[in-house]
Amino acid sequence: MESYLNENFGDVKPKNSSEETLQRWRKLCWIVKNRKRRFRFTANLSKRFEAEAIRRSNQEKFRVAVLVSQAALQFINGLNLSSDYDAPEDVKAAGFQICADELGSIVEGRDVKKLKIHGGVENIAAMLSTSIINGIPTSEHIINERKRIYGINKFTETPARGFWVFVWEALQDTTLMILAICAFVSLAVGITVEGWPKGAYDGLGIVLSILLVVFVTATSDYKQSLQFRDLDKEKKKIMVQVTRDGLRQKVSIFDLLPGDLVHLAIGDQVPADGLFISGFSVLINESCLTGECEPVNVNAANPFLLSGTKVQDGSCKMLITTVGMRTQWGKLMATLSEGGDDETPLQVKLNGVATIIGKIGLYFAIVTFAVLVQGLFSRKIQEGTHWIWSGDDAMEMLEFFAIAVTIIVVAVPEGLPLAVTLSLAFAMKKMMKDKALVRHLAACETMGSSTNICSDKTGTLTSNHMTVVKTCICEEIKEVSSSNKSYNFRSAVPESAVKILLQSIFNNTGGEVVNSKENKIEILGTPTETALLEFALLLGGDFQAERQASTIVKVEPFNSAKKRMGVVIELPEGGFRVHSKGASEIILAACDKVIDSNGDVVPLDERSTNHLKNIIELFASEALRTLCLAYMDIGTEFSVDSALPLKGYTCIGIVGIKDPVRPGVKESVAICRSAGITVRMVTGDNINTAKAIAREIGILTDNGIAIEGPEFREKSEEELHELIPKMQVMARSSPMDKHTLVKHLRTTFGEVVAVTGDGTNDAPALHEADIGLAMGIAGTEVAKESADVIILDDNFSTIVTVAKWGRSVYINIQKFVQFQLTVNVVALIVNFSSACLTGFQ
Ligand SMILES: Nc1ncnc2c1ncn2[C@@H]1O[C@H](COP(=O)(O)OP(=O)(O)OP(=O)(O)O)[C@@H](O)[C@H]1O
Ligand SMILES: [Ca+2]
Repeated sequence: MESYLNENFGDVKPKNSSEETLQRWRKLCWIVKNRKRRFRFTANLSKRFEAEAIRRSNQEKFRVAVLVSQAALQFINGLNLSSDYDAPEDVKAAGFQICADELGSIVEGRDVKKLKIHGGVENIAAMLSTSIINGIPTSEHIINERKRIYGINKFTETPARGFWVFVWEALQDTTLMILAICAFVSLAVGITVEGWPKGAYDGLGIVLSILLVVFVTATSDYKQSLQFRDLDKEKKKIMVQVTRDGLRQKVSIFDLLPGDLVHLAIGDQVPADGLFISGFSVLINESCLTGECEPVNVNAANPFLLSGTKVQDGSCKMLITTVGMRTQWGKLMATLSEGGDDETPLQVKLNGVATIIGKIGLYFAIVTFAVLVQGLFSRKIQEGTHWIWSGDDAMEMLEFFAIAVTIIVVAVPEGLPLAVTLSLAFAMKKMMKDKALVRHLAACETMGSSTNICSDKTGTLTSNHMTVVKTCICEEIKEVSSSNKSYNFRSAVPESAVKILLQSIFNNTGGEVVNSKENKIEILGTPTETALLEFALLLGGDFQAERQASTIVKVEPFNSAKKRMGVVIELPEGGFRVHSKGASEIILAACDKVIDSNGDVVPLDERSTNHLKNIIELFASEALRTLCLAYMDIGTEFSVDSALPLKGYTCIGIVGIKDPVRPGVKESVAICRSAGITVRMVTGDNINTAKAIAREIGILTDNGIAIEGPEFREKSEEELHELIPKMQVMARSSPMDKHTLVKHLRTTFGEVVAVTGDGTNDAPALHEADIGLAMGIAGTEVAKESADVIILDDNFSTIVTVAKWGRSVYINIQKFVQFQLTVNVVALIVNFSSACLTGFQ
């Protein structure tokens, strides 16, 4: 049986199985009493086909639109275009100058010409009565008008199916239908031959059992469907940063309206169709909409942002123009709204078992029927009445038939595959309570057998509450704490150095200091950025003033591959300056000057280089994340298209950021170890920082190895084979290193690997892993989408809980299979032998 299963049902993987495989195995399960029920909660393959077709047509449509636009652009350049567009009356009455269809056609058609006719992004914002600085006003009346004219950002979903639909579906079961016919005939014949009520007993018995089966089935299916709906809703909860009334706030994507200003950063999903206002190095991945992997550059020349696409790099501000079902994404989502999941390997195997037993049952049923009929015949031949057939004989034949059908009913374990779904769904619900959102059913199953966890450090093992605790500015180490007031710090550091430090922190940042709704100062951005901004505010810096003093001309946002970010600013006194910050070794290596204790810029000699390197090491060994800040004046010539210089910087200083270990992580790591799960740390941070933390929580042991990404990359296959089992920490890793490690663990070592991650850079590893775990709070949309489970509280301990539930699912299913098979086999034997015995009388 095992080999048969492996041969026919073995190639369905927990993740990323091909459509063909899925289709093939579904065809293999031909003994299916009720198809709808057996394949409930599994993906609707034909819907996926439809979605794929939409994607292909999108790709073609967008390609044509771009070509047409380009051609048109050449044509219109230089021409003075005037608009003869006039908005419908109701739109005008509501205070807007453009209707939803017109907006849709601009963005979706990538119609540069129309955009130009309407006076560009700014004018469109005005027509939508919004401002590209302050966003829409939030008075209730205006919001409601907006909703009325342009619709809301929700997709039509198939309405929830009621209980009676499930009853109807449960009734459409081949065997139940045959039984129903039997019941009917039995009732009719019984009552005519034996009269009411004696003749009706048999028939009523059958009817009763049919009803019982139908209602039990329908109830459990109905409850499941409600649960899946709830989970689905949970999955779709996404918040985005918008500016309304001049204030930054977080808004659910469902509440977005045309005219809203949305701030997007790397890893975000574009929440609705719209236009680019401002931003830098924006690369958009449109593959979910078009299937095309190559990312597109979005900028003022190509300002179209389409709903559902992902920000692969950079950050920007966008103006929402089209929402909900008017977008292509809305149409795609509506197609897939009743998607369901791929089958899990266990489900597939159990379907296989069910099919085999079904075949055996069918065989037995036929034999039983044959034996019984033969018995009747031989009896009649003995009596010599084989030419005379009475109603009684027909009744007897019918009874034989019912027995045969009963054998199929008891023998085919239709509940078996469904039991997997039910117990997985149960585990899913429990996990949800424990702060783990399971995106794919199969994940619960896989997590139970995982033997390795590759965890990132920041946010998972540590608390992600970062604060600058130590600095080394002007070659002097200083402790920072909120009680240690700014003048204390500032008195010890030359004013010129503080000035440039503040300029660097406030300009060279992915974060922002904004006024929130309650008119409080709020710091936005990643925890690292927030820590730096907080530090600068503590020093008495003023974000807005600093931003107004100089103009930012170019930004190279942070990403994990480069491990640095940079900006070019135009100074108030003229000339350009580059600010760069990032992983301290990398930035320090790019410096050849340093600000000394007098505030003067001096060349970086060997002594000071070593001094700074020691400081980095010192900070790192105290488990601090270190960042180096540097700047460079580049004269008066700078073009936006040229890249930032890589070398020749002046080091401003080094900051040490504390990110304490999460409580309970140490215990969880110990639990994993005792359960036979190896935990590894894969981080982008400095090796010494990583080692210090790994040691603290018990990941790094005395004979374990810690290695840096660049070194790991150089290793040959054999060396890796030696190294990987002992490797416990990988620091300064690039996204690809993580992916390579996971791949090796899975293929060479045959391990079942769970990977945690939060950034866009983790997506490849999350996808490659047997089970990807993304962080719910710190995680980007891209990471979440590639993951199988979302850890809602970002806590490593929750991962252990997931593993526990995974294991219990396995045990539950095992027990159920044992029980079910025993019941089936016994029922089969009893039914068959009793039938034969009575038949041979
Ligand atoms: N916003 C930023 N600007 C400049 N440099 C940064 C920024 N954020 C992090 N860094 C630097 O880049 C390094 C690596 O960051 P990366 O994002 O790759 O790792 P991480 O995801 O934070 O760590 P982990 O993998 O443990 O979660 C950090 O150690 C830090 O020195
Ligand atoms: Ca990370």
